[in-house]
Amino acid sequence: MSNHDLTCKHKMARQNGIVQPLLTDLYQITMAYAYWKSGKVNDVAVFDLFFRNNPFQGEFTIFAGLEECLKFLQNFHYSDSDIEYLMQTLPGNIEPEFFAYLKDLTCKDIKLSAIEEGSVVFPRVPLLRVEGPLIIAQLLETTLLTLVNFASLMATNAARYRMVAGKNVSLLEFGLRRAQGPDGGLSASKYAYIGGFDGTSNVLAGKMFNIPVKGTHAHSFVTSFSTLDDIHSVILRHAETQEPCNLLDLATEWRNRVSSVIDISPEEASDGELAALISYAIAFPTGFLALVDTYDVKRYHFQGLSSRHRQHMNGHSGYNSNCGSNDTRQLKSPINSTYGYSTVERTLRSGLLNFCAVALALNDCGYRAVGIRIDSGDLAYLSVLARETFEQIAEAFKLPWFSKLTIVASNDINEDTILSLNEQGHKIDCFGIGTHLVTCQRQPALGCVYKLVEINGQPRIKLSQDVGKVTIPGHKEAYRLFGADGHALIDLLQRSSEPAPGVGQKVLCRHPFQESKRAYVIPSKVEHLYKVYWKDGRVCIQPKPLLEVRERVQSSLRTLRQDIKRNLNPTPYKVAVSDDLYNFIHDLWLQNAPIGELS
Ligand SMILES: Nc1ncnc2c1ncn2[C@@H]1O[C@H](COP(=O)(O)OP(=O)(O)OP(=O)(O)O)[C@@H](O)[C@H]1O
Ligand SMILES: O=P(O)(O)OC[C@H]1O[C@H](OP(=O)(O)OP(=O)(O)O)[C@H](O)[C@@H]1O
Ligand SMILES: O=C(O)c1cccnc1
Ligand SMILES: [Mg+2]
Repeated sequence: MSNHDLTCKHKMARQNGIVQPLLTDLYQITMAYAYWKSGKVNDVAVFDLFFRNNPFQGEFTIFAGLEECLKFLQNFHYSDSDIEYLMQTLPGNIEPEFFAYLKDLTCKDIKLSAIEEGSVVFPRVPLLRVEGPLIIAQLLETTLLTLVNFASLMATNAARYRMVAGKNVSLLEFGLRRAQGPDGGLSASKYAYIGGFDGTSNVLAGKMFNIPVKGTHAHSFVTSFSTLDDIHSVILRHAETQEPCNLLDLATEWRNRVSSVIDISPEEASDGELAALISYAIAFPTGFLALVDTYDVKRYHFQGLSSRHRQHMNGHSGYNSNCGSNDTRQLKSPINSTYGYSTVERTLRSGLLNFCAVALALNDCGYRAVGIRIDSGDLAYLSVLARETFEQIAEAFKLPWFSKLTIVASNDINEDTILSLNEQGHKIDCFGIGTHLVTCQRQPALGCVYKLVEINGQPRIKLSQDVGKVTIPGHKEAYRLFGADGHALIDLLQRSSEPAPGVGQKVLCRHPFQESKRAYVIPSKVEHLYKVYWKDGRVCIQPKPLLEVRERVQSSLRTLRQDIKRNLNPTPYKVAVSDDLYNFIHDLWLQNAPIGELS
């Protein structure tokens, strides 16, 4: 095998085993038989795959899933057991020759044109154009839709999180446990990465798609330790000298020293937590990132105070209130109730005290700790508190790097939470995001459809009471026209027989259904959106590695004006048809709409 083959093989790496021809709706196969019975074996069709509305109340979508579509076409083949199953399942009158026909089917006569994966795309502009034998193109419908719909929705969701988080914050996908089953979880990890996440906690996704795998540890790890006696071994060898260091002794000594700096007594900090953090640090001296919010009021000192804790939080830190946690006056003098510090703060201070003690002990052994994760409470306020603590220690012990320790935040985070945290001011370096991201809780489906637009050279239009659902007929091309400032201005659909629009040439762009909406555009750049990815039974353009698709998402988003991308009331991007296509649609529409009779 040549190097080239090896590279291609690598790029078209494994596909989830459940993606196969029977991963479809029954009606595709029953239609295939009815087409076959009615002599349509040699009919040639064109289908468009497109969506009608952008998700998440936004005005853009990211196209993803193309690589998986290509793998599907490449592997399309009914196995013996598939045929056997269909013989048992379909009605008994199906002619055996149909099964023989199915058995030999491949996608060698299919041509697939597509927009580049990772591009920003818009309603009505087909993402895929599938041409070839009607029966085969029909059999591909459901699987192509399931491969594109969730992929594009997820990539869009992730890209939106990246936009609100900004480029200087890390984003980790933590969603597998909350995802829509194993396949939903796996796809979510892949497309969250494409959309701009930096890594995933999903190990299989890491292995299959070469995505960086990252993570911290869970509360169970901390709660599995009760006392200092639970530490199995206290010895860590110094990173350089290899001298044995007693991490427990060092951490205990540091805990006393740190406690005077951050004004919390070692007695208030949990020994079980210290034991857990020491044990974790010994296991991962170069990757010590610790969860610091385990011993909360409910499990530790102050049984039953959680509603009060919430009141304290609301009172001084700002979620559910307008009082942002960047109000340093309040941060420096936290609530002084009968209990002293607010309970959440006390929680964090126990964890922080223990974390700092272990981090400083590690430093004595030649290692630098990585940071902390906060998974409850007011994330803005607590991150500021943690950063202040790190800065105090950095100064007290002359360790400047300590002020730069990483602060990871998790706990039911969504786009709005990040926007709100930004407004309040926070010191979070990394968000770990699960549920809202991977389930696309804000909008769980994109609604891509697959419509027949031409059969044997004849255009097809599907009419609907709802104008927005009328399909744009015929074999078409799509162009993106750029304005003088370099931004994308409009997407233009034309009949394939028309000449492509030219740079510097005036083009009439029309709304597909509203006659009065039209504009002239003189593009400074024209991008033909379709390339042929599959033809003659082979992949014509190798899909790019995930990292490049991920970069493509960002570069494609940069071509959009800011007002189209903004979160609140974004401006719609325009999608138009040429004058020729406009007339073609409307002539066909009239031909297909019978004239009624009034009586
Ligand atoms: N500063 C903040 N601004 C806006 N939202 C926040 C802020 N801090 C945290 N949140 C969000 O508020 C919600 C708090 O969740 P919840 O009410 O379950 O609190 P919790 O701290 O997890 O409590 P518990 O530990 O009792 O489960 C989460 O969705 C979290 O992302
Ligand atoms: O909140 P999400 O956005 O869905 O992110 C994933 C959540 O999964 C973990 O919680 P879980 O309670 O399952 O385990 P833990 O003990 O590690 O917190 C993690 O701590 C996050 O809170
Ligand atoms: O590594 C983590 O911190 C993690 C992983 C999955 C879910 N929640 C957290
Ligand atoms: Mg959690």
